[in-house]
Parts: sequence; structure tokens; C-alpha cells
Amino acid sequence: MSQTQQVLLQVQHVSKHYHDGEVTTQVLSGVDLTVYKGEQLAIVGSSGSGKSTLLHIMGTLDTPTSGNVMLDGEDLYQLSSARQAIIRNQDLGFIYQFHHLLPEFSALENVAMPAFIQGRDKKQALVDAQNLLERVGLGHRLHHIPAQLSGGERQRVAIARALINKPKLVLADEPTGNLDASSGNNVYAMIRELAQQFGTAFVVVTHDHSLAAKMDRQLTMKDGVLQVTANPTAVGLAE
Ligand SMILES: Nc1ncnc2c1ncn2[C@@H]1O[C@H](COP(=O)(O)OP(=O)(O)OP(=O)(O)O)[C@@H](O)[C@H]1O
Repeated sequence: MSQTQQVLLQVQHVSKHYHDGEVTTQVLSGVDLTVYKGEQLAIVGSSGSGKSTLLHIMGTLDTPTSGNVMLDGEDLYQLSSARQAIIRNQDLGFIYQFHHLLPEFSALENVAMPAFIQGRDKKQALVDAQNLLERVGLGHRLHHIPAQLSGGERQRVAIARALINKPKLVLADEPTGNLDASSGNNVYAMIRELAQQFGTAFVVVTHDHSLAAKMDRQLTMKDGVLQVTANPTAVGLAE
């Protein structure tokens, strides 16, 4: 990225552990991370290393044992749960391996839902949802429910839904993990292109190193902290 880097989100010395009787599981051990506006960042690391836990904490879906997460100047874990819910709806988009679409609603309604929740005009929300579905190549599937869509199509609906409110940050957890390599590549390319156009920052957790290598920056979760993996000097973003 050549433009001046503006900070969007800061993970500040975040730790997370679980207690189960006598047993303590330390998952995150003082993670520091800065995400810049519009950047595309991959987090890789072995299974169980804490990648999803960190992503959830960045998205207010889990709480840190200690440390802070700042999003555009707001300290997320000092906010009320009502304010956190507004931030999840307006500023964040989520994409998961298993899309989590609402099974009884059409593709169009699934995509429009976050805009309905935001209180946007219903007609306009449906128009925006249709536009986004057309952008991801699903203009011919607007009224299909998830059960009538393929895995790759469902994932494209989930991408459109994540972007409908033009979030500042999209958090994706193995978004192509259940797709074959070619569909995975397509879905990934689509997320990256749309995120770029919307000026949305994109953080993805993945096991796929070839996909991760296409991002602006790659970090590896190891021993409870993030380590720089690839080519940080090229983008001037080393932590
Ligand atoms: N409620 C819990 N109680 C105890 N340990 C937990 C709990 N939830 C998660 N863990 C542990 O936290 C660790 C990190 O889990 P996490 O899902 O963040 O890993 P990950 O790097 O995303 O793994 P994967 O790549 O396999 O999805 C795991 O070892 C897991 O067993």
C-alpha cells in the first residue's frame, strides 16, 4: 500500500486463557496488531494456535482476558453490549467457512438483512442487496434459499451480506475452507476486489498459504503471539 497508512484497529497486548478446574489453557499471550484502513491481511498458523480466538476478539464475539482492542478510537471492551452490537452491524462484516445464512430466507433477504437491522429504507436495502448479488455473479439466484444454492454460491451470498453496510473491516475465518481450489480462488478474488473498491480492510484467517501470500501482509500465530511471515518491507507495514 502506498497511500498514507491510517490506523483502523489496534489489538493491544491481548491475552486469552481458559480455566477448566485445575487446568489453564493459555491461547493468546499478549498479542499486538495494527490493522490499517483498507489493508488486506492474512493470519496463518497451526491448528489450535489461537487464530479464530483472535479474530473473534477483534470482532467483539469473544472477550479478552486482558488487553484492549481499539476500533477507530473506540475501546471495544469498554463499550456497552448495545454499542458493540451497533459496531458489529455498521462497522464490521463477518464471513465464515460455514456461511451462517438464514435458511428460510432468500439470497436477496439474507444480504439485505444487516441493512434492515440498521434501519435503512427497505426498498433501498433490497436494491443495494440486488446490486451486490449481481456483483458476485448471483443476479439469477436472488430468490433461491440457501438449500437451493451450491457451496460456492452460498459463500458469495455471505460475501455480499458482509459488505452490504459498507463496513470498515471484514473479518473472515477460513472463508473458502469448504470449497474446491478453483471455487476457493474465485471467492477469494471476489472478496479482495470488493473490499478494495469499498475501501474496506480485510483480515482473513486461513490455512491456505498460497491464498495468504496474495494479501498485502501475512502474519503467523505462534506461541500465543503474532510473528511477521512474509514480505513486510515491500508494503512498509512491519509491526
Ligand atoms: N472454551 C474453551 N475452553 C478451553 N479451551 C478452549 C476453548 N475454546 C478454545 N479453546 C482452545 O483454544 C485454542 C485456540 O483455538 P482457536 O479456535 O482459536 O484455534 P485456531 O488457530 O483457529 O485453530 P484451527 O486452525 O484449528 O481452526 C485451542 O487449543 C482450543 O482447544
